[in-house]
Amino acid sequence: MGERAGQVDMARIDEPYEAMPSSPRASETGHATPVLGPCFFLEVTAGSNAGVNVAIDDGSAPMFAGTSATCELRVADAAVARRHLRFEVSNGRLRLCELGSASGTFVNDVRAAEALLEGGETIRIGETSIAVRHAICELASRGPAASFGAFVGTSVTIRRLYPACAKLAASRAPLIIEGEPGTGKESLAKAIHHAGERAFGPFVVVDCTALPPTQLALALFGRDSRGTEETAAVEGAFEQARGGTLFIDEVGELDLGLQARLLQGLQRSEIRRIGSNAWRTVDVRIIVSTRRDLDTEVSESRFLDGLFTVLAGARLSLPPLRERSEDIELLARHFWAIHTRWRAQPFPENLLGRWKAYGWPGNVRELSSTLARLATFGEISAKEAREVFARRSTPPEAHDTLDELIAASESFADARARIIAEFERRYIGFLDAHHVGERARVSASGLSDRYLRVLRGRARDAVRRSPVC
Ligand SMILES: Nc1ncnc2c1ncn2[C@@H]1O[C@H](COP(=O)(O)OP(=O)(O)OP(=O)(O)O)[C@@H](O)[C@H]1O
Repeated sequence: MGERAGQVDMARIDEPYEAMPSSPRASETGHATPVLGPCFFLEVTAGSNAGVNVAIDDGSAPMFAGTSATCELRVADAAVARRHLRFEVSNGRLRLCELGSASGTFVNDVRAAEALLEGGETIRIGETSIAVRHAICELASRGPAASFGAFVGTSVTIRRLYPACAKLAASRAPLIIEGEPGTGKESLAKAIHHAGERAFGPFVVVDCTALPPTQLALALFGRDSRGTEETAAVEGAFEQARGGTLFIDEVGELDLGLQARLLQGLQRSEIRRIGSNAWRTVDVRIIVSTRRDLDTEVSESRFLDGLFTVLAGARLSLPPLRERSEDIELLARHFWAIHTRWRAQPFPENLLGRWKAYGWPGNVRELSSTLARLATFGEISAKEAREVFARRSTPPEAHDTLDELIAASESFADARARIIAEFERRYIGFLDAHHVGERARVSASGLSDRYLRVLRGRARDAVRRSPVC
């Protein structure tokens, strides 16, 4: 998939989608015959929501209990956290995980942060009691799908997402995709966009960590002409994405002022360009991603509750690659085919064992670049790998670095992301080496201290050892 420049080069717009030949839609790959399996019912038996009940089975996405409107089991209880508990069915048992709350969670009156339940237990959170019942029933989904559009993954956790993705593709509901960097949030957003009726519209990306706050407003909302060439009218991403999807990457980095403006736009389906009082109707589907825990951001007043509620029409969470090693081989073969341009180049089977054991801190992005390097340079020794790829403390000639980064990238967007990441890492290194104290660095760089912290976090993420050999 390529990219074309919009009027605002701060937002990215993808070309119309070309489906991959081996990419069935999840909705096309499910079993026709019902599959029976373990299923759990959770029923509130005491508290102000007594009588409410929900079901969860082995084919369901994880389910949440708490006071937030986005929880499947929602309770009105002052002693319960917004997202208090997470449930999922694993190996025939119901796994419960407390997500952090002062009041705690009690299973059969014993405090528990994590528990594997079999049915028959009573969970207490705050003043609310929940009975757990076990049954055998028809499972929601047991499809053998290996991908959802171009989004590849066959592990149980990923396949569980596909039915929800198919439903989300058919709707206009806003969506939050959560996950560590490189887990595939943008790829999944794109796959959902391409599987729905907006597929023929644009997919526009605004990365909230790639721009200083002042430019983000311009990138999102555009600007009216102020009469000079330098201040010509600019169409923002909201307008560029008309009829399609606007993907806001790292929405948690938006400052509160922009969050309020975004909320207003979403509630009214109208936006105002910077410097204009005229409202313009917008027709976009919004998907946002975040590596931050937005529940925590809301409870610590860094993210607007109202915006969170509007965005969290649905939430999907992508686990890190280290928690779904079943996906590594499939993804590795997928990237190998792409990076070798489908040439009949033998897949490096001998490295699979090492890859499965490796922790992949950079997640799927790191796996993809590892395969790209191997496809370009072949297998190399650890020493060579360090010399070629880990030349990160001594800046090599600029064109060498760019060539390497480009060669290791799958697409223009990927290449640009890598180059920006490398630039940011070096810029932070330079700033830290030449200016003592955060105030001096803020003043020298012209960046806000908040944005500097974002860049520093990204720079830390970028310094990782390559498992190419
Ligand atoms: N499941 C997947 N199937 C195919 N490609 C994937 C998948 N997950 C990630 N990728 C590839 O890995 C790279 C990083 O993915 P992506 O940009 O979607 O991650 P992200 O979570 O949005 O990252 P960030 O948080 O840094 O923005 C891209 O090249 C993408 O094509």
